[in-house]
Amino acid sequence: MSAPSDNMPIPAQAIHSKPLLVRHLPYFIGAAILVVLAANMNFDGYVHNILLQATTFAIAVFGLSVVLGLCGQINLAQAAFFGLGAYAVGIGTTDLQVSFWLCLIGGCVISLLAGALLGASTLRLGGHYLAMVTISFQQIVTLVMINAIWLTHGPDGVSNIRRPDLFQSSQSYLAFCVAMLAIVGYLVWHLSDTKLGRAMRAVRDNELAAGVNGIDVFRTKIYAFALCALLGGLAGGLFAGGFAYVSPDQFSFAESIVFLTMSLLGGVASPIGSAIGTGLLILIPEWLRFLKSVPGLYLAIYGLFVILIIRFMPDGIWGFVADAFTRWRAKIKTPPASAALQLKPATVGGDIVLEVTGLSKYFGGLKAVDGVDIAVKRGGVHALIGPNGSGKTTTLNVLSGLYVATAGKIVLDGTDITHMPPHQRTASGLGRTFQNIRLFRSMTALENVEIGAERPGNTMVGKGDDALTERAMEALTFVGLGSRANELISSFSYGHQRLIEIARALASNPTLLLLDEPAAGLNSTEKLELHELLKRIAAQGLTILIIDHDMTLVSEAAQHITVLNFGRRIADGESMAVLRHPDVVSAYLGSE
Ligand SMILES: Nc1ncnc2c1ncn2[C@@H]1O[C@H](COP(=O)(O)OP(=O)(O)OP(=O)(O)O)[C@@H](O)[C@H]1O
Repeated sequence: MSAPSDNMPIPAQAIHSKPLLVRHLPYFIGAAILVVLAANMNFDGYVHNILLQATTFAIAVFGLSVVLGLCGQINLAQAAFFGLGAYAVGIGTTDLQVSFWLCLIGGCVISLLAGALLGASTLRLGGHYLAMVTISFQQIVTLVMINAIWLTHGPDGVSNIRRPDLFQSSQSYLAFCVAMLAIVGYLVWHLSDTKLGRAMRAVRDNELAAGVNGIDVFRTKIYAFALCALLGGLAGGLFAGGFAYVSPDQFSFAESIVFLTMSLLGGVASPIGSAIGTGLLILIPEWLRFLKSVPGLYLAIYGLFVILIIRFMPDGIWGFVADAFTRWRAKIKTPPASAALQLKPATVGGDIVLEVTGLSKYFGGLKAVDGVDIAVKRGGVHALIGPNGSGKTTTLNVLSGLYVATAGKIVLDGTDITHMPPHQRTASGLGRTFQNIRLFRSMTALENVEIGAERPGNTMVGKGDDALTERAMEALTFVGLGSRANELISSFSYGHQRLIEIARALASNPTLLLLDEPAAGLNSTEKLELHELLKRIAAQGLTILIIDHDMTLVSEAAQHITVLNFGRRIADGESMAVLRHPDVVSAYLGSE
């Protein structure tokens, strides 16, 4: 766990010195060239249709890149949202004679609302329940398309769908769709670097850690779901205008699976991957057309191709490339320099930072925590100890809001946080680490710590991404890992991962830091270094509540100790006196 040597760093302000649009100029130039090509090249009808399909499908797949790639939530109903947008344009421009633009916007709004409502009612479920609900939604939408003949024209579908006057020719309409693809692609690509995008990635990697780092997990999921549905609706509307005909079979469950395969194949975490996957799945059948004379061969080769890619590139084609690029960049890119970390814990309340009274947590008949009182003094290190299973971690989980207290009251710096969800407790000034390290594994060390720095109410961070990066770099340098800021979490040893978790909590400038067994799994040298780190943190006046089994660490670091046994408090007071207390000795050694 020794600190790596710092190589010549560059000032943090230099990293994002150019405005965003200037930095991304090559993208816009490339996109403009594609739009001009689409507008001017004379494709035959067949090629034109393939390009139009790929362009509109890719926008729908970008939606999956947001919900599944960024936020980790499954959506097996993207074809339904695609269909809602398509039918809005179809019915609107034919039966209702409304302008294409209004219909397109209407379709987006309908999809967005449907996505938000579906998300709000189901996203607390997660996992396979969420998958089942989205499948049901998909089936319902398909059934409505087929059976609500008065509205949708049933299985016959809607024909003669109009395009906007501005893009009447198929050439100009394709160019318009390519432009939309470029704009949406840029927004989705850039989303992962925004506050919302970082929150989504954190939720995807570790919901519990996201919550205790100040992220409203449920709301973040709903945003992701609604955004995905919106892009589905937009794509569907463009599709309907392009092909002038829609029918229920174009928006079936099978199409949702095609969208999902496209995103997984190309790499769901990035819109580039989505575009690659969409292009490949539309083009491969065309490339393999010559095999169609041999029955079954075409499908076998097509299936084998998909299986091989998923088997050898589980993160998709672009995921594979991006991972290699991140590792290479971590080697060559010098992390920015940083100032010394300042901790300025809030001092709203009095001498007692954390006041816990009568705290209980029962799991059925098991009283894991039973009427515990704890008073943590400002500016000190307070240890919570006890034999295995005595209720220490459960106490910390109740304090940070991961478990709802059965009874009792928790006051943090004068604020009653007993009934707050985890992210609000974090916003109130609670920071924590976990017994089993909970880092965001797909991110670099710096990105992990930036999430901590982004805590609502963190007065130590200025405005903008540069300020966030600076604060995160300060915290990483404080724990000795500044020079490895750009490396992925998987390249760090267990001990270093613990330090990154501590850095993430410190970057948030908490009022109270909860450390759950920080020495677990560390060797003796690493434990000594951890002890030094705790001293440096405490020296800045940050209050710490620590759980650990290492009595040397506890007795040296903590001034005050509370001891639990079978969920009850058996001793509390000045460290040395508590460790000599006969009840504590017998709890640890067993009575004769
Ligand atoms: N989610 C849960 N559901 C049911 N029982 C639980 C749950 N979490 C903890 N327990 C039980 O509560 C009791 C206290 O567990 P806890 O993990 O808080 O103890 P601990 O003091 O932190 O132990 P250790 O030092 O081994 O980590 C144990 O009997 C444990 O099995």
